Amino acid sequence: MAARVCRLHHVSLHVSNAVRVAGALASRFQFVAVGARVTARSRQLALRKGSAVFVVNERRDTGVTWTEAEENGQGYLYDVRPCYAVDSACNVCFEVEDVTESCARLSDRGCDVLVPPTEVCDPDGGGSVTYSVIRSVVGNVCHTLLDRSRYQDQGGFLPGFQRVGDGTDSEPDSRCPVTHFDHVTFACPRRSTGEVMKWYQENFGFQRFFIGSNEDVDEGYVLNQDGIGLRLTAMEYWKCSEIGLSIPFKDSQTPDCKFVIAESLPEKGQNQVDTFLKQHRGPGIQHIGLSTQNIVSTAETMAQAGVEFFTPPPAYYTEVGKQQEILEAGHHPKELKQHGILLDTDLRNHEDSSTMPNGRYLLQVFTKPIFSEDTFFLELIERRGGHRVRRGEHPGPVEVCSVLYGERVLRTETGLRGQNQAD
Ligand SMILES: O=C(O)C(=O)Cc1ccc(O)cc1
Repeated sequence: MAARVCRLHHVSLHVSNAVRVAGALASRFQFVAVGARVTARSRQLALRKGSAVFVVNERRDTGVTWTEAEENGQGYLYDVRPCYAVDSACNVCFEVEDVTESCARLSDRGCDVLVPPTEVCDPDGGGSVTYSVIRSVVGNVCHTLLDRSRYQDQGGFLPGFQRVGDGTDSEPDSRCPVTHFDHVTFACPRRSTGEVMKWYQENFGFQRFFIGSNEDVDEGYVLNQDGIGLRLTAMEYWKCSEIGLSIPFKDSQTPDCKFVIAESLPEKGQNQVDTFLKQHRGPGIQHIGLSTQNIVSTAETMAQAGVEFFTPPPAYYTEVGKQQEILEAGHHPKELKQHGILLDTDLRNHEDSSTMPNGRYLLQVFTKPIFSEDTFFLELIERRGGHRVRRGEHPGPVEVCSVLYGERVLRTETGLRGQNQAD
């Protein structure tokens, strides 16, 4: 039986300079520092924006040798020391109802338990949390499982972290309304998607999420043209009710952060997934989508603060079909162009591509890599028009290619559909 994931709690980055990376998240991406834990061995800094939380971890080189216990978990609270050669986003922490039971189930299923269930008490009497750490099937990725139902959060992070600031990151930030993590994308080697899907389905109960209406069950969503060769396969899970973790109110459950598996297709030349695998020295988390309620003002604010975004070729915004789509969606091509924002409508579900079918579309813009290697980056994403959707209804990550893979790619939805059918 799978362990039931309730929601994503935070994502951990392991870096050589935590102050620099946390500083960039704060000053450029407008995250707010909420907690810190500094010991002789490690520095751990937690930053939040909406419900999106990053923990930036650094092994401190203070000449102190780590004991085996520290290497295996105690050195980093809520995590393990990943022993990785380059900076990496490598732990997605999930809240679960019962860490001990989840861990036992996963262990029975043959998963590697890196940290057994461990309780951390709040010295200030706020209760306690329990966590354990499991190794994922993807590269250096781990999952911390966390039960914080016995912890009275006073606006800080988790027990063991000092509160930073006054915890008032909840103030609405109208210029930069990032609300949560939208998706986590893994870069994986060719033909490994099946194994990764299976692992998450069997161990965490994830379900397949179809990106496009014409997506093949086995092949995934294939982008195979003009030098782009990408296979995307997405998975989702259902978030527990906000009212109480253990209440299985189906109607009140909503999909939480999605997971996308990206692999490159053979003979298409080096693309971003290949670059990631090489520079990261193996599979892992390639990017994370931050959901915003206003991508234009978020991108503008972040750009002014120093975030660098990829920009598509200028012709993207003047191509007749795309220009019309942008206008129909109520945006200005000039404004989207200014920030490198892409528009992806849901047209491929409809025969008549001259109209916006159901008003559902997404806007996205990608940052340049945030570590010194060409590896991990962030994405801003704004979903418009209706709820997050089920099979075949999701506006897929299509336009991404023109930004990420070169100047030539300006194709129509029809072209994409034809291409997919040809596959
Ligand atoms: O569009 C998205 O957000 C995706 O997750 C798809 C994707 C996958 C791999 C890339 O190198 C770029 C984009």
